[in-house]
Amino acid sequence: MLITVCRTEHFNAAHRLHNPAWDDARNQRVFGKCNNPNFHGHNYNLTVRLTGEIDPETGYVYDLKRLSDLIKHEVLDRYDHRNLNLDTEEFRHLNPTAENIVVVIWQRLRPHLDAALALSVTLYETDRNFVEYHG
Ligand SMILES: Nc1nc2c(c(=O)[nH]1)N=C([C@H](O)[C@H](O)COP(=O)(O)OP(=O)(O)OP(=O)(O)O)CN2
Ligand SMILES: [Zn+2]
Repeated sequence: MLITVCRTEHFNAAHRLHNPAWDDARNQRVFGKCNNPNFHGHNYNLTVRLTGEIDPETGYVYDLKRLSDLIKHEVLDRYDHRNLNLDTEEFRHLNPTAENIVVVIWQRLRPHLDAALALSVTLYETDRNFVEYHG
């Protein structure tokens, strides 16, 4: 019997969507206001889901306190109140779109979790824009 346990967190971060291989006009055409050279911010909401069997001894699929601590260490401590383009190595040369951010977060979490657990991550960039990555 497979059960999914979920933890939601949030962080605030600034970013700019930009492709350095393109000229300003093309960047503006493709990314619009998200290409603002002075950056802009989002209140990101993040849901991490782990799917697996219930451990008969603990009754847990995964301790949600441990999951909270893992997300804090791997995601919030790195990205909360940061400028993703300027303050992080990951996005110095990778456009910090919601798609790229959710993949980076998934890749940061995956090595810390037992292979028997399926991991999926949902990232809300705004109330209406969100992306999902299941690995
Ligand atoms: N495929 C993607 N498209 C867009 C991304 C993205 O990461 N992946 N990002 C953006 C902007 O960064 C930002 O999310 C746009 O915000 P906004 O247009 O203000 O969206 P809202 O939901 O807040 O506002 P609406 O009025 O509902 O559009 C753009 N595209
Ligand atoms: Zn944005």
